[in-house]
Amino acid sequence: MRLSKVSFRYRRRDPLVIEDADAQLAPGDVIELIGVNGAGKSTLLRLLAGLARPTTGTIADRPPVVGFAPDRFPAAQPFTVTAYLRHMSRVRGGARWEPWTERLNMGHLLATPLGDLSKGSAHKVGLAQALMADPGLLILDEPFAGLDADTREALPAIATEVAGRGGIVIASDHQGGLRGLPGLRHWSMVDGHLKESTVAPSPVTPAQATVAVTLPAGELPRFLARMREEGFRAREIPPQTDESSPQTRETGAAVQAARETEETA
Ligand SMILES: Nc1ncnc2c1ncn2[C@@H]1O[C@H](COP(=O)(O)OP(=O)(O)OP(=O)(O)O)[C@@H](O)[C@H]1O
Repeated sequence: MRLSKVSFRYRRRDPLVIEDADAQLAPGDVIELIGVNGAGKSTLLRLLAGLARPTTGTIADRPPVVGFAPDRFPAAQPFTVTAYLRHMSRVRGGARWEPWTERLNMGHLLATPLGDLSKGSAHKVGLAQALMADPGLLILDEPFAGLDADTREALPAIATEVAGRGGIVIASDHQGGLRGLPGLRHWSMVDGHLKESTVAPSPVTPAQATVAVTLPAGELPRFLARMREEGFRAREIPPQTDESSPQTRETGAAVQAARETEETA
């Protein structure tokens, strides 16, 4: 697959989001794409997937089967997970989705309406639909964001398998989740320009923020579980000893509003 002088703007007279991108992708490549927020990573991935057309330039020899897992899975659809995956399977000529729901630990989610899924769970549905048809080009937009630890650990192996049977895998990933894969290619978007480096650049660490949430103590386990499932670092703050403080009757929880990478508090 080849990108030749690909440029893209969303609207006439808008500035170019991507400018003169040139690249070659070969069967078996696994590529990580990094860049600061707004650098154009998602836009480039959508162009690679064929979901948007270059304003100028060309993309040639795209593999016929493309699997695309967007960063925000469109969950506002009136289906359960099973109904949605069955539908996608029919669209994809009867592709088998069951092995993927098993591998991605989704058994408990199958009867859940898409709209009721947490972000991390919705993300898994996006991954399952992208993987089910054995894509020759697998595109993952921030695949590690919000995923539970088991699935995060499974993803590099899945990428290796897709590449091992001749597929191309490209993932935008500021967490360095694919680091360690032999032969990993490193792309970065910088000011609209696509660059490739032979050594791994430092992962982009987003600014961190910490918030305190006060809630009835009985709801704490569910709240913490949900926050962790979504990939945030969350922990209980012991109640203050000051008798007059409302926190003596309720429980404070701190949520670090940054996706966790390796630790679960
Ligand atoms: N649908 C759209 N219409 C107009 N401008 C858009 C649209 N989508 C993205 N942009 C703009 O294009 C630029 C690149 O956005 P893009 O989402 O590709 O960046 P990104 O690197 O994926 O960012 P992030 O890491 O925050 O997801 C940004 O300035 C963004 O505001």
